Amino acid sequence: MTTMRPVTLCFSGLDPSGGAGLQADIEAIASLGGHATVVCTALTVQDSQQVYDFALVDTALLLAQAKAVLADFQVASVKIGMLGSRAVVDAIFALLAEHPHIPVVLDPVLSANAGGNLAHDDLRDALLAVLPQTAVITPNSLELRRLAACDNDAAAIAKLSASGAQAIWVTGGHEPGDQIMNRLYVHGDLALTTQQARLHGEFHGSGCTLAATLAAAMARGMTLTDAVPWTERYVRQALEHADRPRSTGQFIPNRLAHLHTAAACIQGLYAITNANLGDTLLTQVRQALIGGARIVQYRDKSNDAAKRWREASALRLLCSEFSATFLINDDAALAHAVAADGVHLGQQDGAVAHARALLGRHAVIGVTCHNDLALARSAVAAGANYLAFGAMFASRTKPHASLCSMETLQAARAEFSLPIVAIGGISHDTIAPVRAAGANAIALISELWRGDDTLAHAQRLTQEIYRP
Ligand SMILES: Cc1ncc(COP(=O)(O)OP(=O)(O)O)c(N)n1
Ligand SMILES: Cc1ncsc1CCOP(=O)(O)O
Ligand SMILES: [Mg+2]
Repeated sequence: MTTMRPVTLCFSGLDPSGGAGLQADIEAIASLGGHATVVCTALTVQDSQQVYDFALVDTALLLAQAKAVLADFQVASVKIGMLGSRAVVDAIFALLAEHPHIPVVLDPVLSANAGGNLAHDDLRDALLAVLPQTAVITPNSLELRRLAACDNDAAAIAKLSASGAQAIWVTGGHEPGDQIMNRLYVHGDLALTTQQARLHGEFHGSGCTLAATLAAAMARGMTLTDAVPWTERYVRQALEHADRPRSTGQFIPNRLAHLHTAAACIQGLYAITNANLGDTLLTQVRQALIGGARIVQYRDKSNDAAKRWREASALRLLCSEFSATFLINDDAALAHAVAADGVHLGQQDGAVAHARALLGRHAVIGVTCHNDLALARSAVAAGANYLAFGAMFASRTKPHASLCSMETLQAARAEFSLPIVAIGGISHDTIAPVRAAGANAIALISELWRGDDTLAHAQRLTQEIYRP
């Protein structure tokens, strides 16, 4: 029996900027739980601004690559991006004709978004000839009209459908207006229309990301009408988190952004700093991170604003080094000032809405719910990203904290889909019951920092948290 993830075979060019092409395919497919096998069709010279040049890979060589993969893997879908010339199209589609059961997603790459040609003149006709072998093509509206050599969309859809295209998903990002309309046509008929607000900016590799994601969906056996909204949600998130290397030029999609949502990142060992760490704060937190901590909360009750800013800024950088989530206790303004990932708010620490307005919609906001499901309901309604319950046991750090029962934790698990953090008096030996009651993350202070070897201790605690 094979345990292989769903495999997609990608034919795309290599983009050294990492925004488009093979890198887009690999990041999208892998981060969605698939496996990308990749055949490089061209080496391109481009950056986030434009395409300067390209050289096609020898056709015999790329065919040999594709044959090797097809012979060794159970390829469940094919994604085709930049092909560049008729010779490459003919060779690849002759090979794919030997595998007619594999659905092919064709992104008809003719030129780059930012300008710059990515194909020889003979490509358009060659693509028209292979449309019957595709399951779906994903042109943007400009590519649609160019591919069909028509100046209106309806005529273009009719022409490509008559040429054998079974499904055409036309994206509308190049059309004017605040709203972007995407349309799926099946056998020439409109099957689905979606609409979304336009994001500011130009994106490098959005079309590649979309086609690769659709291919990943098809590799899982999704129908087109299920796969299209699934793909749109993923691409939207990648574009919302896109960044760019300079103030002009295109944004590079962040195709791993969905792995860093609150739901995904609030799990495992949650380290909360202790003022007693003094000058060892950074070295100890580094050790906790190497030992497996995935979340760090800066908790400092002093009024020394300069020290708080200095320490929080240094911790911000340290957590980025480990891709760990960095939160500030109590103080949304400090979280904003040091660009923390979010804030933890107690019942006396200000409203979630206020923190959200300051920190933005991607910030992680956690709320203390003590032993009270009603507080948790209010936190959910206010837009919190995780719920913290405790103290689970008598706490050395906060001896007067009221206790939370295991029953409350279990009831919270049953009622809420948000991640749950357990805190208060938890030790190595009580991690298991707290996890079993439903906590996603275990927040520790005294237990984490008590020894003289934080790294080894954090490793033991992490192991216990993930023990099956
Ligand atoms: C993860 C986590 N859970 C609960 C708390 C407690 O917050 P709060 O009730 O505001 O108490 P202080 O920590 O501010 O004393 C927390 N900090 N982190
Ligand atoms: C901040 C807080 N809130 C409830 S208990 C607690 C302290 C947790 O620290 P420790 O892990 O040392 O009990
Ligand atoms: Mg607080």
